[in-house]
Amino acid sequence: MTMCTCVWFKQYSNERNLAVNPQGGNTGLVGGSVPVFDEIILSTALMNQVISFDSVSGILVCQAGCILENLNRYLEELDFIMPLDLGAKGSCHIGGNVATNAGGLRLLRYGSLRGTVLGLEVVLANGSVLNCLASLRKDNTGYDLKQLFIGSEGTLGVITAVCILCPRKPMAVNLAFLGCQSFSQILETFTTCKRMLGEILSAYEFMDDRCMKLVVSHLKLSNPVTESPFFILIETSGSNSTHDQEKLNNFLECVMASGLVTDGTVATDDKKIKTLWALRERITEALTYDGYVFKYDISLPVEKLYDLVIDTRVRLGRSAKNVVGYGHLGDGNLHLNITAESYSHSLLDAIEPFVYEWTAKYSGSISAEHGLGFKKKHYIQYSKPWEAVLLMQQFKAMLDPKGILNPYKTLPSSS
Ligand SMILES: O=C(O)CC[C@@H](O)C(=O)O
Ligand SMILES: [Zn+2]
Repeated sequence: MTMCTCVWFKQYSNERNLAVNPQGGNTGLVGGSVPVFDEIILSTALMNQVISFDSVSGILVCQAGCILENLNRYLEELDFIMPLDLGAKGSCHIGGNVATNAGGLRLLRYGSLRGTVLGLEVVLANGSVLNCLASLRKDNTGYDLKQLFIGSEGTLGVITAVCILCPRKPMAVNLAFLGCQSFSQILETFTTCKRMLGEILSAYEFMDDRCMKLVVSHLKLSNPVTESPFFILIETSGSNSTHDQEKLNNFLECVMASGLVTDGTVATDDKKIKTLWALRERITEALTYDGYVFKYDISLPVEKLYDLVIDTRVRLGRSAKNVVGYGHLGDGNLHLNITAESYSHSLLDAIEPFVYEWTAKYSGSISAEHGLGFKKKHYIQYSKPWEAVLLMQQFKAMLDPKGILNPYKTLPSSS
C-alpha cells in the first residue's frame, strides 16, 4: 500500500499537479480531513495491518489505517494497551491520530504522541518514501524528522506507517465520578489527588452541569451522583487492586471530609467503568443533538480554564442556547462549546475573535489537541509569533513546493 501511495504521487499527483487530501477515519473537528475544492481523497482505510509487535519492549509497528480501538483490542490480548484513547476510537485511524497529534484521555498518564511515537514512514509530495520507522527508544542521530510530520495534519507528507511505544495493560483500573461545588474546589481536589494518588493517577477530567444536562436529556444517560455545578472523573491505573483501592479510598475520605467534593461514586468493574466514562466521552455527541455547535479547544493556565466559559456566557447572554465547558483538566485543556438553534453569523462575530483574544491574553493555545485544519488556520497568530509561522511556511514550501498536500489547511497562505 505504501508503494501504491508513492507511485500515485510520482505518476499522478506530483506530475499532474493533483492535490491530495489524506483521510483516515474522518473524525477530526477542524475540517483537516475533508477536501475543500477539487482535492482527491487519499484514504488510509486499506492500510490496516499490524506489521510487528515486540512484547518485551512494547513497541508496535503498524500501518496508518489501523483503527485505534482495533489496535487496543489486539494489544489487550497481549496484555498491553495503546498509549492514547479518545471518544472517536471506534473509527479514527492511528495515522490520523499521529498526523493531528491527538491528545485524548490518557495523555495525563502516558504523555503526548510526540513522546510515544518512535518512528514514522511517510510518503513525501515527490513520491519518495521517507523511512524513519526505527523501533528504538533512543536515537540521537541528527534532527528528529518525524516530529515535523506529527501534528502537521498531512500538509508535509502522508503518514503510511507508525512505530509506537505501548504501555502494559494496567492490572487494576478504578474510577471515581464526583460532584463538586466550585471550579476552585476542582483545582484543589486535583492537587490533593496528585499528592495522594501519585503514580496511579491516569485521568483527571471535568465537566460542568450543563454538559451533564445535555448527556442526560439527549442521550438518556443517567447522572450517578446528586446535581452539582461541576463533575470530576478520576481514573487510576495500577498494578495492585488492593493497594490502588486503598489509596483511592483514602483520597476520597480526605476530599469528602474537607468538603472539596460533595458526592461521588466509585467503579471497579468494567461495565460500571464504561458507563461512567460514557458521561464524559459522549458530551461531543450530545452537543450535536443540541443544535449548531461552535467548538473551541483551548489550552490555558489551569486556574484560568473556567473563567473563559463564564466570560463567554456573560458576553453571549441569551443569543446562545448553551455555553458549556469540559475537558482534560489534568492537561490544562478546555473544550468550550457553544450551541445555538442554527448557525448565525452575528453569533460567530460575538464569539470570534473574542475567544482567541482572551486565550492569547493568558498566553494560551487556540488549539490544544484538535489541530488547525481548515477552520482555525487563520487564527494561528494568536498562539504563534509571525517568525514561527513564516518558518512553518518555509518548511511547507520546501517539502511540498507545488502545494499538493492537503492544501488550504493548517497554515495561512504565504502570499
Ligand atoms: O467536541 C469537543 O469539543 C471535544 C472532543 C474531544 O477532544 C473530547 O475530549 O471529548
Ligand atoms: Zn479532548
